[in-house]
Amino acid sequence: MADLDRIPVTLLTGFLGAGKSTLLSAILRDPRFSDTAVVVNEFGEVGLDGALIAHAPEQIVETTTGCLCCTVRGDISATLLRLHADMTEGRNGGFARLVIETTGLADPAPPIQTLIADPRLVQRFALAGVVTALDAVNGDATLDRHAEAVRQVAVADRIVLTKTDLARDPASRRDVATLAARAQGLAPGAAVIDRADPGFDLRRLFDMTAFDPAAKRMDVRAWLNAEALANGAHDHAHDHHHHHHHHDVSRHGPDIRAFCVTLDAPLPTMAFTTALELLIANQGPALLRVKGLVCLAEKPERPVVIHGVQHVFHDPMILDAWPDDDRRTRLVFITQGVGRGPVEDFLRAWAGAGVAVGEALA
Ligand SMILES: Nc1nc2c(ncn2[C@@H]2O[C@H](COP(=O)(O)OP(=O)(O)OP(=O)(O)O)[C@@H](O)[C@H]2O)c(=O)[nH]1
Repeated sequence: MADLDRIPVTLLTGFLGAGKSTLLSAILRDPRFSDTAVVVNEFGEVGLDGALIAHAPEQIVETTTGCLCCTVRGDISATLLRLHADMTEGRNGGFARLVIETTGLADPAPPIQTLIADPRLVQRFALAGVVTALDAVNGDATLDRHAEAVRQVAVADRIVLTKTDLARDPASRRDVATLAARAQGLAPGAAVIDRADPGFDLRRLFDMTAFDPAAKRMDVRAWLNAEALANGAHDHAHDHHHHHHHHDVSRHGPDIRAFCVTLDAPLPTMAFTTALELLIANQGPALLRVKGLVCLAEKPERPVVIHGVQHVFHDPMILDAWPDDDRRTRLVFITQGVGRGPVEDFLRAWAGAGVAVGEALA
């Protein structure tokens, strides 16, 4: 099939909270890329991204659920084939390109291997390139600690340094330059682009034509090859329907967990912010990522989106309306070394106390 007929695919990766969804939202808002379909891979139980990525009703934003560690191959193939069939049979408005956002802990090798080797996909889609978001605030520490983050950078064709707007003083600027050099060392062929650069242009994320494993560093080629060899065995190890599968624990630490805490009653702002601050002070590095939609008692009709990335809490964002019918507070946690129990008990205790105080004062 001529390349012209194949839909270019961009794989968007980057560690937890690096700014992948923020970039995706910018792409979907930009009229030059409005004909972009998006597939977001979320952690099984705890999807929120689909609800948080703003897009026009005619734009295609699909979420697939994968496990925490890996993008489940079968799921990606099935979703892409279905989108393509829907397009050719006129069930969706069509799309000129596709972006797949991986989970922040994903090893990028499995989805790359799927996209370049699954014969049914290769007929219809062409992997154009890999874009990796790298957080200028947390990036260095993340690369030190998480092998997945190193792989995500090493495989990139474009590395977008995000949050550089937060690095204003000279020392932070130097740190950004050092991080950029480190990223370039990991991916010598990649273009390193600063998100906050006035000349930043989203077109740079799409001006690639074909992902080329041969152009990557030798170790990258080696693990892409290893992935190809492991392919069959890996697929058999997964049992998607029953959600148990054997993890290859080398892909991520076995002590990483994702869970969602849901709180029914609207929360007084003070009680909520204090609870969150105390949780961060206590659990610190164990909280890799916290994100959520919060129903505050003072403004229950306008949910607040919160984002914590390691020790950094980003400015909360107030939405005009709830994205769906569920009006409860939903907090997604990705943790290392701490389970659901203590986090949930702590939050429930605070939420309960806050609501009781609110009622007593009313
Ligand atoms: N100041 C600033 N904040 C950013 C930038 N990019 C992302 N953020 C913030 O960082 C937080 C996380 O961003 P997301 O886009 O949700 O990150 P993500 O990589 O999709 O997160 P996961 O899907 O959980 O891995 C949000 O609060 C964003 O507003 C940036 O360039 N500058």
